[in-house]
Amino acid sequence: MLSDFTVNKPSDRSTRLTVPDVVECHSLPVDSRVDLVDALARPAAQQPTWGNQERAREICSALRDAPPIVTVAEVERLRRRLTAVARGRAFLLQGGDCAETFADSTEDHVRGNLRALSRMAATIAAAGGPPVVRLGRMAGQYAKPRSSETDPSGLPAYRGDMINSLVPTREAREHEPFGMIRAYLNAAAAMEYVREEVAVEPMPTYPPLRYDGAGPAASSGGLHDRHADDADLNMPEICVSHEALVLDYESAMLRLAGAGRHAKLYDLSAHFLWVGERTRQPMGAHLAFAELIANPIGLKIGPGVTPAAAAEYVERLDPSGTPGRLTLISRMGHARIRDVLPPVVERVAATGHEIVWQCDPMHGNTETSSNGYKTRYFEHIVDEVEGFFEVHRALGTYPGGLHVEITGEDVTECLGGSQNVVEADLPRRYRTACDPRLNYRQAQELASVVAGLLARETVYLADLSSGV
Ligand SMILES: O=C[C@H](O)[C@H](O)COP(=O)(O)O
Ligand SMILES: C=C(OP(=O)(O)O)C(=O)O
Repeated sequence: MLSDFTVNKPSDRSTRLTVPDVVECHSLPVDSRVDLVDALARPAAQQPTWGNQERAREICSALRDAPPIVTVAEVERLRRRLTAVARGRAFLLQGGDCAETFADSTEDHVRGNLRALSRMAATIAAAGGPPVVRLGRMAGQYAKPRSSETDPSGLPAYRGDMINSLVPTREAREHEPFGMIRAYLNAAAAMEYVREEVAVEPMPTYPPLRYDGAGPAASSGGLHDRHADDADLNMPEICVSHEALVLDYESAMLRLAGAGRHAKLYDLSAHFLWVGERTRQPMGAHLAFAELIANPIGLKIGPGVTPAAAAEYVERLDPSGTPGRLTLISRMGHARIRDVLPPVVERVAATGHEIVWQCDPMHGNTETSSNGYKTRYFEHIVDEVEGFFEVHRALGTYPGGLHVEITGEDVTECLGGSQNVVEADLPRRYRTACDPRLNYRQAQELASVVAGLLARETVYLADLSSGV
């Protein structure tokens, strides 16, 4: 029972759970059990080292019996929407905090982020773009991979509220398994709130914002090839996603659905899970875990990925050729995308798999300001998005999505945009727990840029299909 747990002081033991600890209690069929044991036995990067392993074991056991955060029916609806995205009939907009915190697990904050995302979607749709599939980076984004084990003061790095605390003391930075319970409860509450909000305000129709004169292009209405099975696109629903990072937590959220040969394993901590740039080692546990689950999944690919490696990921993560099963999230950096992405896209296209191509223009464009803040320039973010569209236009592939770190608040974390946030503004409202997010205004300006690019894209795709 979840209510049995309270925060404990960590003991001196320090390791992640053993494979039998994790797999035990799952009443899985033999095949799935063997696969899960094999996946979790592989080396896993970026894992917590729980101070109190006995407690971590008890917590995972309780989570295995807890109600899931999302339902299989919701996951399957998202999968069908992503089929439409993979086939160029919809656009995937994914966004939210870099790192959600328990302190910000408030009605105001979740509503603000939801509205920022929905308004971006409305800006794109209202400008004649395709239907937009909204996917929150929320209700579970509580764990972070880090570049360094320690922060600049020498303390263990903050790894997200699921693992430790931002408070800069050695004790607060211990890895505390109770964070998994808090993450579960906060995610469940946020997900419930998302469902209620969407029911109340299905699809806000805000007028599009204009940015620097590069406003949305004229409507190309009627150009989309709408299929009967795209019906799910019109259903007001926002699904949620996070990085599948902490394998103790993610494997505790596995649930088996269906019977016999049709049984499938879902990770019901979120609708969509992704594997990060730092944990995509081909022989590693994260990739093997992603292979096992039936959810639609994402994979971050940075500038170090080779075309052959990208094709291999696609064959492994989409073995049955299910359109939309896999989203490749490129995060190359604005200066490199035009060189690095084309051979990757060409090689993947040659596999024939119908994947979603999504652009994360945030993670390849992080830098440190002269006054010491981790930041990103809005113009670099825009440039990477433009490069992404250029590459796909040149190759005849569909630039299907955008993945961004945003908030509904008026923070000063990224530089530039029409508010002209400058370095001296950064200390004023720098609130992120990890990476800098676009504020509400910057997010809408980016949506306006994307709307303009997409409107041209849909005309282009229509020209292709009509043989013009
Ligand atoms: O969000 C992504 C990563 O967790 C983040 O960029 C890592 O940041 P760091 O390089 O400061 O550890
Ligand atoms: C860690 C993240 O990104 P990446 O794996 O691309 O660095 C993230 O999106 O939170």
